[in-house]
Amino acid sequence: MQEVIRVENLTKRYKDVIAVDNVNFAIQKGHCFGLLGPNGAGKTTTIEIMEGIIKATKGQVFYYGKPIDESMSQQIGIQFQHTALQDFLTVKETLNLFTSFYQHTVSHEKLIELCDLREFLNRDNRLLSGGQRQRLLLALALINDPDIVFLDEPTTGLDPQARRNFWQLIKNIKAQNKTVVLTTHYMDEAQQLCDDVLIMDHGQVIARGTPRQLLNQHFNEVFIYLPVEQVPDELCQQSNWQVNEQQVEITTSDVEATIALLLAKNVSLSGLHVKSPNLDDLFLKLTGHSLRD
Ligand SMILES: Nc1ncnc2c1ncn2[C@@H]1O[C@H](COP(=O)(O)OP(=O)(O)OP(=O)(O)O)[C@@H](O)[C@H]1O
Repeated sequence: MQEVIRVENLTKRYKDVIAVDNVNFAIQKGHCFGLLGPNGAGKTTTIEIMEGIIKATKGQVFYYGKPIDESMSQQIGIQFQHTALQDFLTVKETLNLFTSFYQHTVSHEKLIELCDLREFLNRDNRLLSGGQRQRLLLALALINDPDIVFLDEPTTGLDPQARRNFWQLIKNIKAQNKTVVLTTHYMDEAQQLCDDVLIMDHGQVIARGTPRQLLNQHFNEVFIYLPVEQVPDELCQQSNWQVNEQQVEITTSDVEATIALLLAKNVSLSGLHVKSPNLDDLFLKLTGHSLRD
């Protein structure tokens, strides 16, 4: 597998804040690479250094083995924030405008198809819904046919249906053998899309691997949930039983033994459900606080 990007000893310091603290990783061609972490973890700073937008205090980024330089801007795709969209221009006119910025571009027809823009091509940018705007911004990031696309929190603020639609677009882009670098604080998004993830907190890498590897490495338990009113207090005293709002959460590596205990104590199993740990649970385990704190 070919390495597209290598980040070595990356550090970014702002006066009294170390936004990125000696971070190292590599990204393989065709992968969706997820930079995950809570607000202020250092994701945007890392991605902006990789895009060549800001300079590192220390360390280097290599693109196909060479240190990044200005020529890279013609070869990569960056999904900008919606403030990059000009008022009073239609979607079609916006595509024309951005096409003029690059030497090599893909056909609009292909972009319209890939990003599903046809139904609002003649609409003013100001009238687009959140999901439509993100689709247009994605098309603009692909206009120069980049082989690596950077998406910084692309689905923040979208409703669940628009998020899912956007995920499908990212899968379509990956199917074209493009590499996607994605920052997100939605762990379900990372689990759906990413081949490889790097979890950051306070500027440092706290975990790195495929979502499956990370979960296998850190958990051999599942969670069992039961409505709290069904469970006698004496059972809730055990260390791996926790009362959260209306539910009792039992962390166990032996589902059968736990169910047998519940049945032996005549606890009703109605409403019981079992959940495997996800990346949110991993983050909580690694840092002691949840992602949305
Ligand atoms: N220009 C700047 N000047 C000073 N401090 C900054 C600057 N940019 C970022 N920081 C600080 O660096 C740290 C990392 O910020 P960064 O935006 O990279 O985090 P993030 O993980 O992308 O967070 P979010 O999800 O909120 O965008 C934060 O403490 C932030 O306040």
